[in-house]
Amino acid sequence: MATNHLLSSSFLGNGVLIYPPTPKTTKPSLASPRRKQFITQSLTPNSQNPNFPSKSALTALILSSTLASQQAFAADNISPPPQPPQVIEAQPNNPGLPNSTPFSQNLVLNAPKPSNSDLPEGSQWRYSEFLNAVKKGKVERVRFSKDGSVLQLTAIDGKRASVVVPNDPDLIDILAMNGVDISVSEGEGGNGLFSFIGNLLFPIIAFAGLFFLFRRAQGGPGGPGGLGGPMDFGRSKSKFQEVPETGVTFADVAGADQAKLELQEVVDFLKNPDKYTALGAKIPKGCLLVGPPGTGKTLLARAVAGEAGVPFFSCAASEFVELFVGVGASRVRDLFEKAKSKAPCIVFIDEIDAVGRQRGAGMGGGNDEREQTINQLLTEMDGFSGNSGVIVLAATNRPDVLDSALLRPGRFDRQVTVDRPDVAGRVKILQVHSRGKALAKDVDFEKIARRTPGFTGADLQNLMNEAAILAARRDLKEISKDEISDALERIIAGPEKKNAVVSEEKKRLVAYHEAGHALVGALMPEYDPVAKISIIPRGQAGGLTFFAPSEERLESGLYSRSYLENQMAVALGGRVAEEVIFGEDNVTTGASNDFMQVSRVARQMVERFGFSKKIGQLAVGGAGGNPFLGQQMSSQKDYSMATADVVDGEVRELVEVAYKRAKDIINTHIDILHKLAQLLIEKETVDGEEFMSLFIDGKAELYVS
Ligand SMILES: Nc1ncnc2c1ncn2[C@@H]1O[C@H](COP(=O)(O)OP(=O)(O)OP(=O)(O)O)[C@@H](O)[C@H]1O
Ligand SMILES: [Zn+2]
Repeated sequence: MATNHLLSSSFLGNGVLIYPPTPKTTKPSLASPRRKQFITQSLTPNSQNPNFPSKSALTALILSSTLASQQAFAADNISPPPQPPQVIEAQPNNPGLPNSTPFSQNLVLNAPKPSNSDLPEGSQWRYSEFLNAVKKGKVERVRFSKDGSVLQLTAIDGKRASVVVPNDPDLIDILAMNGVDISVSEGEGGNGLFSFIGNLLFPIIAFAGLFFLFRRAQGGPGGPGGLGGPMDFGRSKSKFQEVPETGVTFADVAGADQAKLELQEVVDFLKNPDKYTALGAKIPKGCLLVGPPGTGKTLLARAVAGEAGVPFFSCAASEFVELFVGVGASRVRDLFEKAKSKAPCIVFIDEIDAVGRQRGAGMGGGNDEREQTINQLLTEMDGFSGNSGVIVLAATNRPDVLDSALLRPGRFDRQVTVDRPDVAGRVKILQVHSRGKALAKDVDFEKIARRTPGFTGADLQNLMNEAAILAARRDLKEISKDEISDALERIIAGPEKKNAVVSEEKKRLVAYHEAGHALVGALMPEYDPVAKISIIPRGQAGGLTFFAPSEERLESGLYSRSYLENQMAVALGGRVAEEVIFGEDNVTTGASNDFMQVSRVARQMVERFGFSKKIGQLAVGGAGGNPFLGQQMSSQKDYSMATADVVDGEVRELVEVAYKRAKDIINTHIDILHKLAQLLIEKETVDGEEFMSLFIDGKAELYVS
């Protein structure tokens, strides 16, 4: 009976919790990616491989991305969460498309935008063609090579090309006149470049400056944000946007209640500055919005302006910094000049870390241009008298790298954290982004929210959009739960390869393998519920089993010893099922990735989490580095050979115990394994509920709640 094992494991697990290493500066919740659907998957092997077992020559089964476990241990990993794929691929089995043209839709979707026919063809333009295009206003940006001999251009239709540049003293002039954005390829030295551009440029900067003043004095449309003619420097040089009324309110920002509460104060001040100044209260000047990309920082800033009914000036800090020393500072000056004339108002600076990094930290003594820009920003903020009515909101996801001068009182002395939404927040965001979309009655936001831990507002918006696209492709009038579900899986695991040819034999193998993972998972106490099992190949995987980790587990980031033991057994379930059904001689190499996961977990338990009695509460070996970023576990061992032997022994033991538990469960509930595998072969996907109903029909006891 499996019961003994199950009981003993939860006994062992009592009170044992893992504390992930605390990240030095950033909050773990901000730093660690939370896209933690736990997926087990099977890999399609290279069938050319002669070493492949012939019996099941087409199959390799791999549990390749136990993301949940990876993240659990990798709280100090600050790499950004994977971006949901943006590319829309053809669904080859779109009922609306004839089978014979499976790729036609792909071609249409990926076809380049219609190009500007009067631009030269090809990726190499002649200099004269290039000048022509510039003069017609068709070139948006150019980037010079370091020595200035070649440039890469981006045309307004997004087309790119390169141009060999002769020694033309008028070039920069012409570019500047036509509002082309100029930059220079990054690289160390840059001396050659600098003298090149420097020589050409100095007179022009002076000219541009004068020109500006002239336009200002005339009150012409060339001012920042205005739309001028081809001679309009303001438009290209002062890269900020001015929106008189954003029309966004806090109601448009779903969730983020704490952030809204804190920002309400800013709104109040903008509405009634006198109330505050009469009491001698210090008015906030700057407020930093801190949070991962896509969590709605920009949206919140717009909402503050909208709520207060004041104009909104915005720019990305990276746009301040250009090639020429002094340009950034003058852009900052421009921005604030304009803002002050429209006060009260909000100035929003996105990605402030682009200019606001600790100064003097760059190579070769820092970056003059950035320093000047940031100094100018500080000067502007210091220069506000208490009630000038300009409030600066800045966004960053790296508060830790910011120059401390920015954070001093009277500058960005307030921080508002904008974190990834929790379940309730996600439900609200889904509601916001389904406005104006036709939804079927079966769509349950609560359920979707449960399946999307770690998703930001932007991710959820993308999800709803992908679902709408799927519904359109399927010629539906409404988006149903199936489209949302498919869009979600597509975002997490890549698109399904529904038309991949899979032999019956392979299908059977994958079905039993995945059923093994699912069955062991379902019968482990305290393990995540199975959300879905699929044997449709997807990405690299031949099949997938999705588990839905609980919100609490994701929030706390704490994993108990028994959870990890269960996880190892679940990962081994695939191979065990193969073994039990097809015999030990016929198991495939497909579980190799499952094994990698298992050994990682086991090794971590022994080396880092103090879960081994023989090693004790020590961290041994490989303490540094992140084993989940592709590096091998513990590159440097800082312990003796004797300890290494003990570690290896302990690791092996953990794995053996997990293997036995998996085998016990599968042997005891083999009837369910058969049923599930049968169902998978028939339907290819089985959802959690349907899977659970197998238990009710059968005699198996269910140990999960
Ligand atoms: N809480 C939310 N409610 C509704 N929509 C949201 C929310 N958070 C994000 N979004 C959606 O995601 C989109 C992107 O958000 P936004 O640009 O404000 O994020 P951000 O935090 O500023 O990201 P970045 O740092 O990448 O600029 C918004 O246009 C909005 O539609
Ligand atoms: Zn597997």
